[in-house]
Amino acid sequence: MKLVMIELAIDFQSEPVRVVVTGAAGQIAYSLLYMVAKGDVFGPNQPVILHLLDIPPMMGVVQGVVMELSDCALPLLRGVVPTADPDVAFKDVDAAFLVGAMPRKEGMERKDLLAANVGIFKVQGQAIERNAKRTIKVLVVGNPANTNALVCSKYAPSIPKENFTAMTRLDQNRATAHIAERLNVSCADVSNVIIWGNHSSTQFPDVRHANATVNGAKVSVSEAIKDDEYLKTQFVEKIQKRGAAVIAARKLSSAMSAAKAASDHMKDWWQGSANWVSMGVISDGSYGVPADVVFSFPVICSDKKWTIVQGLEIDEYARGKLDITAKELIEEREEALAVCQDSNL
Ligand SMILES: NC(=O)c1ccc[n+]([C@@H]2O[C@H](COP(=O)([O-])OP(=O)(O)OC[C@H]3O[C@@H](n4cnc5c(N)ncnc54)[C@H](O)[C@@H]3O)[C@@H](O)[C@H]2O)c1
Ligand SMILES: O=C(O)C[C@H](O)C(=O)O
Repeated sequence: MKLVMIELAIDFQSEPVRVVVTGAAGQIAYSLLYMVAKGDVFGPNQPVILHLLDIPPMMGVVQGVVMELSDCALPLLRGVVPTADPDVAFKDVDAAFLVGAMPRKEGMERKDLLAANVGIFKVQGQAIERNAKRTIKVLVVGNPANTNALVCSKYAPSIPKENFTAMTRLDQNRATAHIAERLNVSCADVSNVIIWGNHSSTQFPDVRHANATVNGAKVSVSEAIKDDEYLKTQFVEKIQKRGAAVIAARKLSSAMSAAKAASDHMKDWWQGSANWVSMGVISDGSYGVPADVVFSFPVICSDKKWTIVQGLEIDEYARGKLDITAKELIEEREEALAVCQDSNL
């Protein structure tokens, strides 16, 4: 008992980590800030200082969020820095959730947001380059997330490209929950579901290597579901279109589930992942994916680093799916870089 008390006392003396959340007045941030401030992401004994970035007209709303964070009386929250200045927001930060961007409306594809949002990630990449710790871990949530992460990294050339990631964890969580519901088991009983490629309707949700524990026995998902045709068609489409289905129902894009996914992604990166998780990361050419795109791969995280899971079989069906989503990412990259060069931001 005495030993535990000493250990806790040491942990509470840890230096706070500085964490920036952009789009701090928006709907995803409203759920995410609470998760970060109460210890879900960086650990139950790790103090945090939150930097909240939004645009000048939203500073009144941000003040309200600051009041509510204070009123939560969270022991790990050691400071809040609300600002509309990217140089202040990114000063000495250890981790960044880049959420602030326009969400799509019904009938739009996420890439339709490219022209409106890509400039935000250019400016924030430049601010990261000037101000952040070289070890900063960046998670891009704002859409189109993969291409925004690539742009952000290009404008922060002194920071390793591996430190910029895009969120496909929401797709992974959706796919995992869907399989768990179908098998009538807990989400915790389903592992190694993979999302390949872009966070878009070309993504490839892949359960060919996934496992489930059913009635106490670990089996492959395809063995448990016994309907490969369904897993290759309806299931894939359902996950690809889930974001649009939420928008059609809520008239707003997903927020609670997006915040939970952002928390899961950064937690696994920071603290290590037990199983494979999917993250949009800079392609090194693995699985025949072209380099210089941010592509979602299965990864394992440890020591605050991700490593792409190697050696998985890519059959003809999977090859076709990977190639479609890679092609879209190349097209997005070309369009985004042209927008950045044209803009005077
Ligand atoms: N990758 C994913 O899985 C995923 C999931 C859900 C939503 N999203 C995306 O996340 C983004 C945010 O969604 P939301 O629902 O929170 O939107 P929202 O409209 O509720 O909030 C966005 C916030 O960003 C702010 N903002 C705009 N420009 C900014 C800038 N330059 N700097 C800082 N803040 C800025 C806005 O003022 C607003 O407060 C959207 O692009 C949405 O499509 C991604
Ligand atoms: O679908 C959207 O535009 C929002 C988000 O990317 C989602 O997947 O829910």
